[in-house]
Amino acid sequence: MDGRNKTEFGVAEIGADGKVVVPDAVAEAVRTLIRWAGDNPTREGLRDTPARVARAWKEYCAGYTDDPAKHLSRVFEEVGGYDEIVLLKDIPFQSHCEHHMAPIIGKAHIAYLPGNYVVGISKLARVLQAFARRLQVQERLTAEVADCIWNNLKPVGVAVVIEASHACMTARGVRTQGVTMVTSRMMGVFRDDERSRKEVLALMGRG
Ligand SMILES: Nc1nc2c(ncn2[C@@H]2O[C@H](COP(=O)(O)OP(=O)(O)OP(=O)(O)O)[C@@H](O)[C@H]2O)c(=O)[nH]1
Ligand SMILES: [Zn+2]
Repeated sequence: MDGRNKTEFGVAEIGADGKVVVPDAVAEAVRTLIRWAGDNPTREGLRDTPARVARAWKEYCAGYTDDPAKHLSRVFEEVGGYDEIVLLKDIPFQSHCEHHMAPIIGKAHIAYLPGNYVVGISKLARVLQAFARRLQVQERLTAEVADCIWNNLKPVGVAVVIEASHACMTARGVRTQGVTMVTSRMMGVFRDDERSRKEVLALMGRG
């Protein structure tokens, strides 16, 4: 753990209604933000909004309580002699940028060349979600996903490519629609061997 999930709030409590209990300080922070935005947090339509926003943020940031490595703890050793690239392509995800807390929406392509182990394929998407559901920059998200697979699965190669649009660039600020940020992290053979890198990028449709 890197300390980013260590806050004074601890583990969220669940109330009798089955919903996350929202601490007063958090609701008050949202009311302050509403006032700052120019509206009145006590008017009818906004009365329940602070609690909704607080719970929504707990959900957007559920990755802080999700250990990514845990998803790679169940591996399979016997895969019928399969020794080619395994690729999970076009995995949709949503994250939030740590600069503006605005949505980052995109898709990831995650590939690895197995060493002795393979994992259930859904686990690659679970690792992505565990890191994406935090405050992020795209570069770190890409690196964290790749490093997690590299360290836990001990494969021969890992390649992660993420393409995403940032609401902080589309909905505000420079307001450029349709721009995509592309980041990648290549490890092992995908970094060192030109042919392997070309092959994996071609499989990802980015060759
Ligand atoms: N490298 C990188 N930059 C990001 C990411 N998400 C947002 N940003 C950028 O973070 C930068 C923050 O720049 P600042 O100048 O401090 O903030 P700002 O005044 O709101 O900047 P503008 O967005 O240009 O209005 C902006 O250029 C954003 O586009 C990301 O995942 N990776
Ligand atoms: Zn941003």
